[in-house]
Amino acid sequence: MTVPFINVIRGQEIPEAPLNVRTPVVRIPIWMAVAWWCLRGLGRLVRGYIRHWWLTLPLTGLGWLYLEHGAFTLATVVVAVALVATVWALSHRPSWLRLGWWPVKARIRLWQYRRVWHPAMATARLAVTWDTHTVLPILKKVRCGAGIDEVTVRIVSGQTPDDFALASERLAHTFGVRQVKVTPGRRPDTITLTLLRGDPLATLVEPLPVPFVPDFTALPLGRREDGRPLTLRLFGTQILVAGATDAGKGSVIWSTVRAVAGGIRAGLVEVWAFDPKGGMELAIGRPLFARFACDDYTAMADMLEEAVATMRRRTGRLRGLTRQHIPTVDEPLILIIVDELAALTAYLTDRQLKERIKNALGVLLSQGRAVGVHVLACLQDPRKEVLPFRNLFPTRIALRLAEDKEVDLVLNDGSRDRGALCDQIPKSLPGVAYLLLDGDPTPMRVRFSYLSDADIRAMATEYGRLRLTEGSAA
Ligand SMILES: Nc1ncnc2c1ncn2[C@@H]1O[C@H](COP(=O)(O)OP(=O)(O)OP(=O)(O)O)[C@@H](O)[C@H]1O
Repeated sequence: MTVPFINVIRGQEIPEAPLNVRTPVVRIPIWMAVAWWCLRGLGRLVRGYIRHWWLTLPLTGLGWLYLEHGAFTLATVVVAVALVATVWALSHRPSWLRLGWWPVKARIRLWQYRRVWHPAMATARLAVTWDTHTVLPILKKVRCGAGIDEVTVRIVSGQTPDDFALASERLAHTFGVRQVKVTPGRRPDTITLTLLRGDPLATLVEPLPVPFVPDFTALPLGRREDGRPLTLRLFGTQILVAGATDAGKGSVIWSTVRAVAGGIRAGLVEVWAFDPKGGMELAIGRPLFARFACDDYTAMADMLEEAVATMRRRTGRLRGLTRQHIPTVDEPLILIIVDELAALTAYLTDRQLKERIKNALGVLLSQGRAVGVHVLACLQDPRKEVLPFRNLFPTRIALRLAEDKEVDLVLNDGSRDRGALCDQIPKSLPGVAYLLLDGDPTPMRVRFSYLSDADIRAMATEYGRLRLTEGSAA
């Protein structure tokens, strides 16, 4: 049923303007209106001048130079500044970027984002309408880095960082960037939008410098997608690496060995290497390893049980004294590297041997990290039946995977929805992976540094405790 807007009585004429509203008119002289417009315009100019001081002050300086000293002096100063900037950029690029170029770029970007901020927030449905008001999140600050912009935003009351995370794809398209990541800001009412423009992971990551004494809370392993160095904490953790064939599991192993190589030479670190695929991956770095097994599964079970015995001795000694073992030459950190975990826990046909290995691994993974016995295990097939130990690995790294379902099996449940697209990593980017850093639920895309066979040989010669004599370890 339709209800008439007003009660219409047949035959009655409705006046065209039933309510006659008239705005009161106040007459002011024209000079007063012109003065008001001028004052307002001047106020805006001053505000703009102060707000964009980074542009207006240099322009004022240049203008003053031109007026006081003429065009020649102005050109000389401009050329001199350009020359100094070029020399600085060429001689020390990092400081030039940090102190010179990125702050200038951040100013320009802040201005660019401000221009489109209102429509961007409205179309991404991040503008909050309450009563008759519409309130926008406030764009506070922009910081630029290599291929990224970090935008600090004050959110509106009632909004959460998750509201922005849900709109991140819309924001990426709106701002014309590859991806937008959302993290909580320093204050509870702010968030940081990281806008990823280029891809710093598209190029190979060269081997990183070897720390003289490794910092086991931040081992340098590669590069993050925000252009920062990728560092990983080894203390207090066990590491699982999953990746399809040729995904680059080797680069995770060798980056880690390189990061602790200084400790190997000093005797603070012992690497025990297990290469069940016949030594194809790890044998090349043999002098770096205190223990090495590649064919003999009985020897592998013995080695793991020996690690358990060492672990138990340390636990007995350290109980009540400390909660974290500090590596020394007498009691080094033991890093057990397994190139293919499934070969030990799933594919092995000798059931008795398999049980021994599984039991020893279970004990090491659950109790070893506090007493300096750590495991870095690689896996090709992350299906559940192959991976009974997943939850014993606090740090999990997912390289390229064959199927989308495998992502949540390796990382936490829901990781793929939060952006860990491991199944979409192209084959042309080996060594690219996703991992969860420092308890942040948003997966970080990273690339591990790549060591060629020559790099590994050189590292083994320089840092290995076993010296190579005519090709074999002595
Ligand atoms: N971080 C990296 N950067 C660039 N190239 C890499 C990187 N890691 C590996 N590669 C290239 O990819 C190839 C395969 O790498 P790798 O052998 O480490 O893979 P994998 O996952 O161990 O494979 P598999 O499961 O067969 O042992 C290497 O030959 C190397 O050329």
